[in-house]
Amino acid sequence: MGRGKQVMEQLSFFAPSGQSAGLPQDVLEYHAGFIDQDQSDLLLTKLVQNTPWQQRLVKMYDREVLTPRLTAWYGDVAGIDYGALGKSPPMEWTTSLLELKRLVEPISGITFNSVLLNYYRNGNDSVAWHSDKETVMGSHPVIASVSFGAVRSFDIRKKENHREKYAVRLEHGSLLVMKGDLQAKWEHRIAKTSQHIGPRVNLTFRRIIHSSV
Ligand SMILES: O=C(O)CCC(=O)C(=O)O
Ligand SMILES: [Fe+2]
Repeated sequence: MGRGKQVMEQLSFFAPSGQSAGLPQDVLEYHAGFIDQDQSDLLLTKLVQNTPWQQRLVKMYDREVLTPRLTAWYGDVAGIDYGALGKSPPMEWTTSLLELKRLVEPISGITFNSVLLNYYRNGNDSVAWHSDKETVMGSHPVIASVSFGAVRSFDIRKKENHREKYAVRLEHGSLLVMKGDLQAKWEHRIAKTSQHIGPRVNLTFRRIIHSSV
């Protein structure tokens, strides 16, 4: 085993290739090759270059730290009181993002009103264990996650038993639908990796629930 591989296995407890056996189908649906290779290559380049990426500050206990990745947020601007949700309004949909939204909606079974973009510049960028906010999306949201670029491991673990864990390798052009109990009962993350990998862009389409404004 090469040294790089050994280090990698210390960072992520899953094998670097292949999906975990017995992945819980009631909370995750994986579709490889959802967007074809040429289109995926094009979208990766376009999204990296044309998105006004930001590195946000988040509160960690009593400190403020920069997120270890870049983000951008797009969505419906009319009809949602973002102030009441404690958020600033998203950017207006672009043509490419609306096209992707139209593709993922039928397979997800719902209409989305926003998308969060994450840009992982290299293996050192990551997102820590979390589940996505229940308050603004309901406790059992459906989230459609499209990935372009470097393959990263999407790890999940049960909140009540961290030893119950699985991983999905999110490939270029893939779609992962998160549903059911995933946000209520599980946490997920993208771990850092010491492998020399290129950039990855991930888009999570969401439906923000809002009371009438
Ligand atoms: O990059 C990913 O695949 C996951 C991103 C994520 O969990 C999030 O934005 O909430
Ligand atoms: Fe998430």
